[in-house]
Amino acid sequence: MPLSRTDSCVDIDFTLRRTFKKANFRPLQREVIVAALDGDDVFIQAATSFGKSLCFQLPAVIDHGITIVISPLLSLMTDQVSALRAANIEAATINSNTTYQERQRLLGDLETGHPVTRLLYVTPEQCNADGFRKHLRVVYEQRELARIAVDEAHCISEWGHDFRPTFKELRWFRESFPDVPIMCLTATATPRVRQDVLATLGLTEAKLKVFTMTTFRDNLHYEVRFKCDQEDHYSDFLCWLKQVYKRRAEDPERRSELEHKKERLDNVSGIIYTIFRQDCEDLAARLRADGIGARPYHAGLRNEEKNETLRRWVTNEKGYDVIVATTAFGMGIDKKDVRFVVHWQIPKSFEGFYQEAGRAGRDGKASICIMYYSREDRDRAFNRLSKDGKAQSNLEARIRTLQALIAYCESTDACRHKLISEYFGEKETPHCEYACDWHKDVKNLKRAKLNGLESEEWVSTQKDLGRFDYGYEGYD
Ligand SMILES: Nc1ncnc2c1ncn2[C@@H]1O[C@H](COP(=O)(O)OP(=O)(O)OP(=O)(O)O)[C@@H](O)[C@H]1O
Repeated sequence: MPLSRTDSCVDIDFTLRRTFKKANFRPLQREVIVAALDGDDVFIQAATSFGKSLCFQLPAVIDHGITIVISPLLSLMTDQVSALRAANIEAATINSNTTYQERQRLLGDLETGHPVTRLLYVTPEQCNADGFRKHLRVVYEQRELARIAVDEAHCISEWGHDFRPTFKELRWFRESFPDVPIMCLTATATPRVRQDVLATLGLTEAKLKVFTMTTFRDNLHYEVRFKCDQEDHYSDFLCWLKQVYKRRAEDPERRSELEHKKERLDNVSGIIYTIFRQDCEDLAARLRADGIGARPYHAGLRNEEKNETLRRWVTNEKGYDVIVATTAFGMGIDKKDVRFVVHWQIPKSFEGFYQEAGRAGRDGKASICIMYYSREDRDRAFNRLSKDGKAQSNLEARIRTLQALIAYCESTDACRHKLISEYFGEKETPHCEYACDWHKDVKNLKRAKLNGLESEEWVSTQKDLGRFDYGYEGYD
């Protein structure tokens, strides 16, 4: 039984200002929200930091009933729930960290059939539990199930970089509650992934509105720096960072502006992504020894230590300027002034790269995304893939995305923004204003590649001789 829908656009603007404290909608947010309130299914693909969450949060506040938000990311759920509660919205989460009492309270709320909770964030695993499904049926029968929002919807598709089998089971929602609208959100879906997500969830054209926005972020400057095993690229990075500090200090206008705002000259927030935990520790220690406020962050650290590091980094404390992290870091973190994201080695997928790089410049100000690329790291990435048990279920897709990322790194013939938008199936070429290494100096780019990368022949000889190790343990 569908809910009765509100069609008042006045409500939308009022709620945006009063509850969410935002002055205006960003382009297309209004259209998405109106489609949701009209009861349509919605697929929304938009760049990192576009403001996708508002597209289900605002309808959840206006609509009658409860919105179930499905997300694979615990930190994202916790962050969003805290922000919503701070805005006096009844939001909660049930996940593996929820206490027994809180879980019972929330299930009891559902059992009434008329929950006071407006947004309930859960994992896909939770949605597969019989008990939870039974509670949702009660809510549905009372016509109080307003909407299902599936965040990171690319996880549904075996063609996605982050396929999670439990997401496939979400088809249960359409089968059980055919008239409850579903909203899918992602920043990273190729056309193939999009089709797969829609088909898996059972969303058909009749009631579906698809919003695909460009992946282009004009304030991000993309750059690939070439390296090889023979040389340590640490000094290249350190030199670059020190130059950044120097420029801030030497520009009198900038200096007085920073002093006025009581900002440190060396407070340039950044993230460096590495593959292994040990690399995080070593690199952070090395940077600290060189006077940079760097801290490691990976899944092997105690929760208290991770939370402390995160808190201090978010509040720009001295000594916490640069986070050296594995991919465990950054999901759901909405720090606006991250000025650089560096990939110390090639990551495992194009989408992962785009998403991680996208944590830079969420305030819209110029920020830089640097990828250090070597052919030895490329081969190691393939090797890890072949040994990764989890990757086997969609190995072909994972190989393709890694190949695409390699092509991006090796390319010296096109704008980086163009390469990214093409990967995601966009037809229009983004208007890059010298915001990539190719646009800035193509000759230099070609020269750097020639000088920086080892030849294929050398790499394969070294590989045959077993000269570079293929370490695998200690991810994340
Ligand atoms: N209309 C708006 N006006 C001002 N700020 C907004 C607006 N909509 C969203 N924001 C802010 O933009 C930031 C990013 O929003 P959100 O986290 O929803 O992005 P996202 O699209 O989910 O990005 P990602 O895929 O990177 O997680 C948040 O701080 C949010 O409060």
